[in-house]
Amino acid sequence: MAIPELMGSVTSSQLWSFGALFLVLSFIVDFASHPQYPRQIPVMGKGHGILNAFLDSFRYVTNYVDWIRDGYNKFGKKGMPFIVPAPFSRPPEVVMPRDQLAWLFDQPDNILSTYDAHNAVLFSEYNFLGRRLAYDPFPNRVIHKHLARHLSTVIPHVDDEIQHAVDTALGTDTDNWKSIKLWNLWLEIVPRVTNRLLIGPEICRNKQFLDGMVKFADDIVRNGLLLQLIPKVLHPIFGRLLSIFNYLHWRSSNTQAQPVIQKRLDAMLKKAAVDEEYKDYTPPEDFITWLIRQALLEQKTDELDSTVISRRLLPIEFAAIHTTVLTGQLWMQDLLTSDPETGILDILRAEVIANKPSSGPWTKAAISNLVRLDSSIRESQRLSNFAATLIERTVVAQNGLYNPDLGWTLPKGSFVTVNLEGTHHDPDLYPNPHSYDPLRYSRLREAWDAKSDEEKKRDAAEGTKIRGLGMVTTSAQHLAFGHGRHACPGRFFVAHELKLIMAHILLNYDIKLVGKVPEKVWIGSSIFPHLKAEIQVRRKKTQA
Ligand code: HEM
Repeated sequence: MAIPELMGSVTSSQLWSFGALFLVLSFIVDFASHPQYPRQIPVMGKGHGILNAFLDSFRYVTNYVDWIRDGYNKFGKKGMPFIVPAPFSRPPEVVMPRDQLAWLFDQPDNILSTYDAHNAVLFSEYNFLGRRLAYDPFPNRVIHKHLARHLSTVIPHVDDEIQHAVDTALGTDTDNWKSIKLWNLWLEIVPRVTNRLLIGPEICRNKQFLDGMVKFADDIVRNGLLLQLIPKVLHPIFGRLLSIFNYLHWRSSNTQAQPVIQKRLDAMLKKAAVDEEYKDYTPPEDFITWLIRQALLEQKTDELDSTVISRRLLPIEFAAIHTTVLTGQLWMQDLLTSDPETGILDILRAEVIANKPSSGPWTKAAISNLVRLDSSIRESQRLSNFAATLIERTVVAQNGLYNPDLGWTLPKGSFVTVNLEGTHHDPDLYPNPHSYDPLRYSRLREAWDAKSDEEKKRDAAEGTKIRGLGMVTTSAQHLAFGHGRHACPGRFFVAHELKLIMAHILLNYDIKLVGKVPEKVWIGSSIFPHLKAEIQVRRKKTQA
């Protein structure tokens, strides 16, 4: 029978039935391909079995954070891991207890892989436009190697960008209050400032470039949500279809970025080839330069291509933009909903005034004195975490991963994560864990600083603990930037960026919240940002 005739003989109800059968079979294949976890690890949700896993894969969207909280109290606090269900196309995750984190973060990448886990949860093969670049973590390595080292050089430029970005977003009207949604405010500032670090001043204010990059980051979030609900066998079709948007957004940005990247690449290659004309050329310190420098150093000739460089921006834009926007928004919300009696904004403003350089831009040293501002961010990251678990690892060792303390082996393909939500709100670790205490850490730091040298010498162990209370210090109790050797390498930049943004706002604007901040809404493991929370600002007639 010819195909048109064959199609004509199939009724629509038969088509629906085939479709449904295909879906069910695909889900069964997914379930069968998941690693089998040791039976003694308790499971949250409805429990073991394919039907329960199927139901829980839908409940994941609304119940994940409750499973994480309950599991922490029932098992995590007693030193036991537990399993949280995942959408059907992904294996469930094993949530490790705090006293196993040192063991966890000690595992080498060829046994417990960070990159493979990130690639799986981010569907990198589709979202980052092809397997080859997505599966080589070169840009992460470049950020690890170069960012912290060049911060002092970068900060004055970042400060310049922040002043411009904040003034553009908030305006200069000293008579009238301006209303602005908090989300929009941070989304106007952060991509610009981030791209001053990544690609420099020629392009970081270019609207088409920025729009493309922000939309690209949005595409990743949306595609991730959809793909994890679709059976794996269909990913090659849906992944490719969905990533058409990613491609278009990257292309739109790339048309703007190409001339800048090409010019930088040509100049750096000529300098490397000892071209007389370029002997005095010094490239600006930004991510594009670091990519080229590192590629030259490692003789990675395939990385010395302007299109490849432009694509290398993508994972870093994704890692940097929404994380910082969410952190900034939640921090500002926490500050503005604090009891006005505490006078927290005045306290922070006074600290900024006391430490602002009398002339010229902010320096790294001056920013390091803003311990109260630092504490207020760290406390917000503790209380108002935007993810219940933010760290993913997957077992890649053929023979699995043996845990000597607990006596079981996680098979290859297992997913492991840590309990950020439970840890950050544990009353045994943080008194009044559900209240925002912006000076929680700076009180301790300042009390320590006030001690005599003699006292400090006597209590050296306490000193080590206190020094670990700055916002960039990660620990098994504070996981906002992850922990261990894959902890966020961007955090050194973010710490300066957020402080400078707030310093500029506190010095130059009056600011108040409009109405109430809505309750947190969770979708799976992350919050859905409050798009409606609103503030009013008015430029001060003279700087504070
Ligand atoms: C407030 C903002 C940010 C937050 C909360 C944040 C959070 C995190 C976390 C939790 C991880 C570890 C994930 C894991 O272990 O599975 C991570 C990794 C990473 N972050 Fe950030 N991040 C932020 C901003 C940035 C920025 C601005 C950059 C770059 C300029 C950046 C670049 C990276 C990179 C490259 C990695 C991967 C590191 C590796 O795998 O070795 N992040 N981030």
